[in-house]
Amino acid sequence: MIDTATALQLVLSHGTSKGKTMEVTLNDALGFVLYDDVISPMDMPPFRQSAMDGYAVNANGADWYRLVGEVQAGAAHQPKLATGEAVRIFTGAAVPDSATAVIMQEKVAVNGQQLRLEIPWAPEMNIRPQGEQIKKDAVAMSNGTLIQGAHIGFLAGLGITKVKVRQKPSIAIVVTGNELVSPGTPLPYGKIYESNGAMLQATLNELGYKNTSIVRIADDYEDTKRVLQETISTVDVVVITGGVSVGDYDFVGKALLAIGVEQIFHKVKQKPGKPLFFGRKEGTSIFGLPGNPGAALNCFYIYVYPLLRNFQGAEAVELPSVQVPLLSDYTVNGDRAQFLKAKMHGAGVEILDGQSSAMVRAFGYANALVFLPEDSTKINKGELVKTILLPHQ
Ligand SMILES: Nc1nc2c(c(=O)[nH]1)N[C@H]1C(S)=C(S)[C@@H](COP(=O)(O)OP(=O)(O)OC[C@H]3O[C@@H](n4cnc5c(N)ncnc54)[C@H](O)[C@@H]3O)O[C@H]1N2
Ligand code: MOO
Repeated sequence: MIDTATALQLVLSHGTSKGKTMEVTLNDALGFVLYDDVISPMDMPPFRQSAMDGYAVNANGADWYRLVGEVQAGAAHQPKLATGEAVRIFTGAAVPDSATAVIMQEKVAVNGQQLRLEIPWAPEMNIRPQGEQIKKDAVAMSNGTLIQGAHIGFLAGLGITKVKVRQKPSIAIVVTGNELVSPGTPLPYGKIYESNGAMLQATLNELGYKNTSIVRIADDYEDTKRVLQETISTVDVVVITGGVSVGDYDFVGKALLAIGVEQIFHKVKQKPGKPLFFGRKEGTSIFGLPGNPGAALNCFYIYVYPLLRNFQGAEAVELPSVQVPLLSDYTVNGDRAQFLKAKMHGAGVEILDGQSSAMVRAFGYANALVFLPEDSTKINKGELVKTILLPHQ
């Protein structure tokens, strides 16, 4: 059985397919990854800009100034200030070239056209230099950036309306098992409601992957082969849940091999998610996640998520992790590496109750996964543990 690091490295080294490049409008760019560096078409700010509501002065070291006009935000005029003159100015307005400082209005006394500074002035005080944030022709945002709201705001501020990105993957979620019944219908004895499909589709949606479908297969070998073959030929990534273990009706692994999927690995020394399968066929990546919902979601975050980001050409593909002190002692059960649903608080990280791979409830309270390497035994309160940050915080 391979270890978790090897499994992830194999996923990334074999799952090298990348989305085609395309152009999207900035308004539609959320969740895409930049294909090219974006070069700034302008200085930002585009002109010397007032950072305060107050008075722009051409200072001469005196305490008194003569008020000669006003510059509103958005105004284009450039009053010429002689030494000892001042104009009323507002936050965001262009500072006249002849002004040497802006004094905030709380720090002056105004009497008719006379202005008295109540603080000493300093050159360029309260003036944002032209190009302070970014200069024209500099790289505004680099290739591989996952575009979020802040990026859209920054690029819109540079007047950019379109960006080059890579396509996102199309993804089929395949759920297997004769025991599955759709929520909303009565539940016969021995059956369970199908929940992995909805869970994975919602999680993908949350991460910006909208091009998804859910396919259902019964525990029938011929049917499993036929549906998997058809599905694999139509999407970039197939995420199967269930049927990957050793039971007599666990047909997924066998069916995948029979239809020509190259098995990269099957089984990882980890809990949850031991029976994880990963394979490739004609550019499509195929995951067989365990049917147990907690194990399926865990494997999704640790292995499927990095492959999806890699497909998009993202610079950072794994979920970020930090070293955090454990809030109470934890005794490890078994010798597999563990991913434990956890909650980070200010002072450290707490491992939650309900870690069984069949259970998904704790994921609803978790904002992190604590990773304990294989052969860990007891971890003491206060010890630093690798804590993987889930996207929802
Ligand atoms: N003899 C052994 N048995 C098992 C082993 C083993 O090594 N030897 N491994 C266990 C581990 S660990 C796991 S994890 C599971 C994985 O089994 P499968 O991936 O084959 O999944 P299923 O048996 O089909 O289902 C497991 C569990 O999950 C429920 N399930 C399945 N699909 C859904 C769905 N779409 N929505 C909700 N719940 C679902 C299913 O009813 C089962 O309860 O194997 C162990 N067995
Ligand atoms: O690997 Mo299974 O998910 O431990 O129960």
